Amino acid sequence: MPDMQKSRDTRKIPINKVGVKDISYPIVVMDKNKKFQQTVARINMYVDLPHHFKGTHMSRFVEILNVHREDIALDKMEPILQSMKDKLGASSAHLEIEFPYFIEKRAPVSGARSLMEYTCTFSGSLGDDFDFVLGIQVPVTSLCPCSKELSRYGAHNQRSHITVRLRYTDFVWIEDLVEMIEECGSSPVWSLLKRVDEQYVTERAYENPKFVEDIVREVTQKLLAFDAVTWFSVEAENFESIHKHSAYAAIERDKKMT
Ligand SMILES: Nc1nc2c(ncn2[C@@H]2O[C@H](COP(=O)(O)OP(=O)(O)OP(=O)(O)O)[C@@H](O)[C@H]2O)c(=O)[nH]1
Repeated sequence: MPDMQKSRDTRKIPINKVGVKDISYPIVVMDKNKKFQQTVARINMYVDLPHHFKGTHMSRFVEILNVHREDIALDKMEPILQSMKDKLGASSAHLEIEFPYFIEKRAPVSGARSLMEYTCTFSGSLGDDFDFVLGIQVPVTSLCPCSKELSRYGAHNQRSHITVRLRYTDFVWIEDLVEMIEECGSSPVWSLLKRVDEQYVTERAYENPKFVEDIVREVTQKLLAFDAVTWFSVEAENFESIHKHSAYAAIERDKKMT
């Protein structure tokens, strides 16, 4: 059978990343309360390709996933990346895993239990060294300080997404990060709220107004104080209820440089 991928390319252009994108796959993630949590991820797998090869071998990415079936956990990132490098003859490999992670929360007054979904990402790369970035997106409520100051009644408020990406040394629980990040909005959000809870979150947000700038600065203060974190980026997007567009702010810090 002819193997087009192996044939020579003469354009002398190496490729940084080539591979498969958006594979839906079951994974297992460590859960602080239940030990493990099964979820379904969207996975991207890429390697570099030297200039003289026409194509990479796409089927091998999926073969590697199959070998690690039900074992695609955080501590397997580096071995998976290593087998991508080995099986594809590459000098660098990249593995991006995005998945919904569920945390049981209790409503603030009634204590009603419900599951909240947080979108998380594991992004690993292996060239000469292994690099890993954990990403987490936390929805909160934000209430505008300016609107509160100006208005005789109420203040505009909306759902905001806080997205944090970090490099760290020790183990970090997603649950602890979520709790820390949620404190930086005007109020956390819950999947299930009874009337007593709704009253509480409405008043809590009103007493705790935040600009998008306040949100990224408060998350930054907390991450600067978190010793295990060596690098981070934080973004906040407020889906404004008085505009069709969002308010946005971002901060990136490399603690080794500060
Ligand atoms: N490189 C490359 N392959 C593609 C692309 N689109 C589809 N493919 C297909 O990926 C399939 C698998 O390719 P390989 O992994 O090289 O398959 P193989 O040669 O049987 O597997 P090995 O023996 O492990 O190399 C082929 O049928 C290709 O046609 C593309 O854009 N680039």
